[in-house]
Amino acid sequence: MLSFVVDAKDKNCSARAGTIKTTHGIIETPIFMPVGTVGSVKTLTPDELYEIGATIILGNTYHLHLRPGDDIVAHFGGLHRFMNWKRNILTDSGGFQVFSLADLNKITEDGVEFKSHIDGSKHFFSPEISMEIQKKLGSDIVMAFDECVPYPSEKSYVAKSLERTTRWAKRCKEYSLDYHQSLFGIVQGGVFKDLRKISADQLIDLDFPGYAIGGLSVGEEIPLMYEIAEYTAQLLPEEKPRYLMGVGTPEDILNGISFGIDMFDCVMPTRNARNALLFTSEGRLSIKRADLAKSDDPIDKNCDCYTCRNFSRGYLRHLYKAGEILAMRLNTIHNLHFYISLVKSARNAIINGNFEAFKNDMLLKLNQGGN
Ligand SMILES: CO[C@@H]1O[C@H](CNc2nc3cc4c(=O)[nH]c(N)nc4cc3[nH]2)[C@H]2OC(C)(C)O[C@@H]12
Ligand SMILES: [Zn+2]
Repeated sequence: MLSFVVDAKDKNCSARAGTIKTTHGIIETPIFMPVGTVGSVKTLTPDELYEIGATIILGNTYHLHLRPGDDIVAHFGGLHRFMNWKRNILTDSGGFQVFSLADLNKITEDGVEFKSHIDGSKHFFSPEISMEIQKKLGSDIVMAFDECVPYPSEKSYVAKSLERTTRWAKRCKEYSLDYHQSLFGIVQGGVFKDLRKISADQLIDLDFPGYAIGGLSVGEEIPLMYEIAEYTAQLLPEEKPRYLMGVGTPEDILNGISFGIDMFDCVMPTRNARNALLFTSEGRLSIKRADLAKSDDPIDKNCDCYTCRNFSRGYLRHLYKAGEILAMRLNTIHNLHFYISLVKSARNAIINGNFEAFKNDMLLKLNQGGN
């Protein structure tokens, strides 16, 4: 079972610092969760993730069900044992992936028929099946099975879909999960504030230990994502964790924290690292730039990650150009360390009462081209 306390609140905005406790340890919020879709945060070992300070990672019901199969993971005693990860795991419910990756057959009240994006085999997910898979995976935080409506969608469809997502959330809650696990409801409602209010109120009535804001970071314009994320976050209980799914850039996360959001996940730091796009305290850096060939500087002189303490930009550029796997590993260590340090610094700023100044200073630095 999960507990959450708010440790400090900012006076000028909704930012707060909190502590989540589960049977796999403490999570200090605001937190960034590295994405480990199929049971691995791409290119890194668990020890490297501990070293950069990761306290919770993401796994995915859809992907692990298709490969290697949740029965195989259960055979090894669950995902923690299977991947030898001793801290927290949050698993997404498969809802989003079925709609974004699989060949969708049909959605009914009972659930969703789909074809695997790997081999075209037919599968069926229902709220109960998603809960059973996440129970077998043994994750600490389980997400309700929902429909993430695409953007843009007709308001009439979004309204009908959120009602079904609430009925699915109720079915998830009625399913008997392992007592180590906690189930989060996922607010839908597209980009319509009145529908977001309906969805949030219905899920609050079902009383979950935490709430996610779904249906965003699906192609909508950033200002619209901010408007809906901020509005929805304020609808959710102050004493429960709030998780904005799939977000985002460092700027998105700083703004999300100011809206009162506690948890974030995004493929960006890991995916960009593999494409030589690095985040630094002086803006973004493409490490493949020719002018870096003889640079003896670290990626970021203000960073104390393993990569920045040991390797030059010139060497990292060479590794990338040579197609060395080490390039992806060292870049990933840096980008994830950057994200995790950013939210840790945000937490400290909230506790010290200077989050607004911290945020504004970081937003300026993140967007300068000084590399
Ligand atoms: C910037 O990264 C791209 O954008 C997607 C992240 N955006 C996102 N929004 C989400 C919404 C939901 C939801 O409503 N419900 C459930 N259960 N899970 C969700 C997961 C989500 N992730 C990444 O997903 C792809 C791979 C399509 O591109 C990435
Ligand atoms: Zn670094």
